[in-house]
Amino acid sequence: MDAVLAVRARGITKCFGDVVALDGVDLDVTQGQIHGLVGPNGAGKTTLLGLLLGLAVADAGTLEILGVPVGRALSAVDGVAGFVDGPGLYPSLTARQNLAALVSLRGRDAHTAGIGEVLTEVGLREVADDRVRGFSLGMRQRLGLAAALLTRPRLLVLDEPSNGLDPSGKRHVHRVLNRLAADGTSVVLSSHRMDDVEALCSEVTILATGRAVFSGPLAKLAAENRELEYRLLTSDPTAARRLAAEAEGVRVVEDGGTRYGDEVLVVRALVPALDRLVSQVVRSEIAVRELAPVVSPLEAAFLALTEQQERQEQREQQGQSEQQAKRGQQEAGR
Ligand SMILES: Nc1ncnc2c1ncn2[C@@H]1O[C@H](COP(=O)(O)OP(=O)(O)OP(=O)(O)O)[C@@H](O)[C@H]1O
Repeated sequence: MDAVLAVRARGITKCFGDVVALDGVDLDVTQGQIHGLVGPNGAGKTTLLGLLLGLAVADAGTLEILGVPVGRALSAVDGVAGFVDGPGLYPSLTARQNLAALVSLRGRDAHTAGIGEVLTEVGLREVADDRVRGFSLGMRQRLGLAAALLTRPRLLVLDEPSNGLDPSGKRHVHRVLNRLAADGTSVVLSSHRMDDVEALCSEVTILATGRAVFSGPLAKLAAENRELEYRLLTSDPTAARRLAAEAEGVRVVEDGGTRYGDEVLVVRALVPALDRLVSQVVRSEIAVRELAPVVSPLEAAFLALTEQQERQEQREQQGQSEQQAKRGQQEAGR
């Protein structure tokens, strides 16, 4: 149902000289969806967000934002707001003056929200008349969000919005984003915090060296995932351990006890094998008190990806060193 897509990107490619920052990326973001972009450093997240904000244009591919095809000229589509690489703020002005400056730059129209209203919304009302110079990173992030909210965007694009936020600031920002999404605003955000992405986003795109290696609902990622480690707390740890050791497709993680204490059993398994083990434990009249993945499916996918990338880089480095050594030998032999 393309009509409701806030973002429709197909085969987006963006290069900076020899560096391929994005390599044929597809992205669909529906109306009212909070979509997370995750990936290791240099994966292309900021580049993609910059394209959505009209700060750069793609070299190839098609991009539609809020139903508007994005051309080759640098310009933001109406109804889009946000920031990449931190919000641009004037340190010598107060929070309120910063927002007033933005309003006078853009011109007030019927859609502009009130300055006091957005400052309250992001929890900065008390410090509205303090200079931004003295603001913490988390306060600047919140002011950046307030600046984006001024235009009542239909697509909000945020690069690492939780950077520097303490737990209460984070809760506050999550509430704001959830409320916006409930009202129909689409949000695309990048984050290195998997817990944040899991708490906020219904869909996620995982980027690795410019390619989208997964895009879809978090639940699908969990279902597709490889074996995960699970912590299992039962009423009889010794018997549960014995059952786990005998169960097909289940491996007892031997250093689990070191991490969590002997009461907790850590097993590694795919979901069907885990299900069989839990059923067996319960049939043996052992109560299951707690069952949780040691790391979430998203974090596991992210870690696996990072490890894969590191192995690839090691192989490439090794290949280069071998070639250099070969060339050295050839030159010495001449
Ligand atoms: N303006 C630019 N000029 C040259 N190279 C760039 C530019 N912007 C990005 N790159 C390169 O493009 C690739 C993707 O960068 P990008 O900043 O989009 O990644 P990222 O996923 O946001 O990384 P991080 O998590 O570190 O912020 C990197 O190799 C980066 O060095």
